[in-house]
Amino acid sequence: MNKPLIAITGASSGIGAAFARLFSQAGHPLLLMARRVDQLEALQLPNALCKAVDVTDLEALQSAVAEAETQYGPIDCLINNAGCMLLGQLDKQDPAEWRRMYDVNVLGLLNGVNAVLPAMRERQGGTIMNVSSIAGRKTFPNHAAYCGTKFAVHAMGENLREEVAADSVRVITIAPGAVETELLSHTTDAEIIAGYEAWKESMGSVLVPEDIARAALFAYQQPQHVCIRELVIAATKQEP
Ligand SMILES: NC(=O)C1=CN([C@@H]2O[C@H](COP(=O)(O)OP(=O)(O)OC[C@H]3O[C@@H](n4cnc5c(N)ncnc54)[C@H](OP(=O)(O)O)[C@@H]3O)[C@@H](O)[C@H]2O)C=CC1
Ligand SMILES: O=CCS(=O)(=O)O
Repeated sequence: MNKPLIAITGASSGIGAAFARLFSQAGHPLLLMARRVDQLEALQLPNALCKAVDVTDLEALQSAVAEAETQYGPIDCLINNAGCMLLGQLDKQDPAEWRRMYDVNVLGLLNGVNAVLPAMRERQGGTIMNVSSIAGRKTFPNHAAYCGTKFAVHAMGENLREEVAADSVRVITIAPGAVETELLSHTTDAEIIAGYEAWKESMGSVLVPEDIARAALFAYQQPQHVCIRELVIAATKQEP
């Protein structure tokens, strides 16, 4: 096997599962992580180590990375994709929902960086792709807490990119618009879900996970001296 190892968090559904399928088709061994390990295994991808990892648990992440690297060699690319979206109005929403989003979308992503970055700097190469959102560049109704997490992903990624550029480590931010996945099902407010569904229907159709995976593979496959810093990808009919 001569293609390097790719690690993906949140690979059990949606965009993460599409990353797993496409990078596998491109011949890479994979470290697939999520809490629902049965769904990782159900992808039935070759040369894929499937580990039950909650990204808020740094030790679990580090241990999965160590096991995968023993089996397949150094991780060349980590895709920090795990995330959740609990839309709500700040005066009504249960604060536990904000905490969960910040724990997973912000601290979980930092845990991923911590688990792979020292070795990438040592090796003078590697790629970290952080999945943010178009909600990390602009605001949307009922998105205040979620937007906060995704603006943080943009800010942390750009700051990190500057810090590790001299070590030839690429940091890429991927910012999708609406994509058809399980993401909306995390939201608990039925009225907000209905409004979001109506917005998607008004566009005819939104993106599918494979649209994001193709763009990510394109960015990864550039030569190491080329860093596509940010990709913002939305349905042509998405106005905001
Ligand atoms: N769909 C969309 O419209 C957009 C999505 N995004 C972003 O894309 C990313 C993927 O979301 P998407 O595919 O849409 O949604 P899904 O709900 O389909 O996927 C979310 C993934 O994150 C994983 N996950 C959630 N919490 C944790 C955790 N604590 N530890 C480990 N894994 C976790 C889930 O796995 P499990 O439950 O098995 O742990 C699942 O694999 C997210 O960061 C999201 O914010 C950005 C813009 C648009
Ligand atoms: O990240 C989610 C997509 S949207 O709600 O910001 O369009």
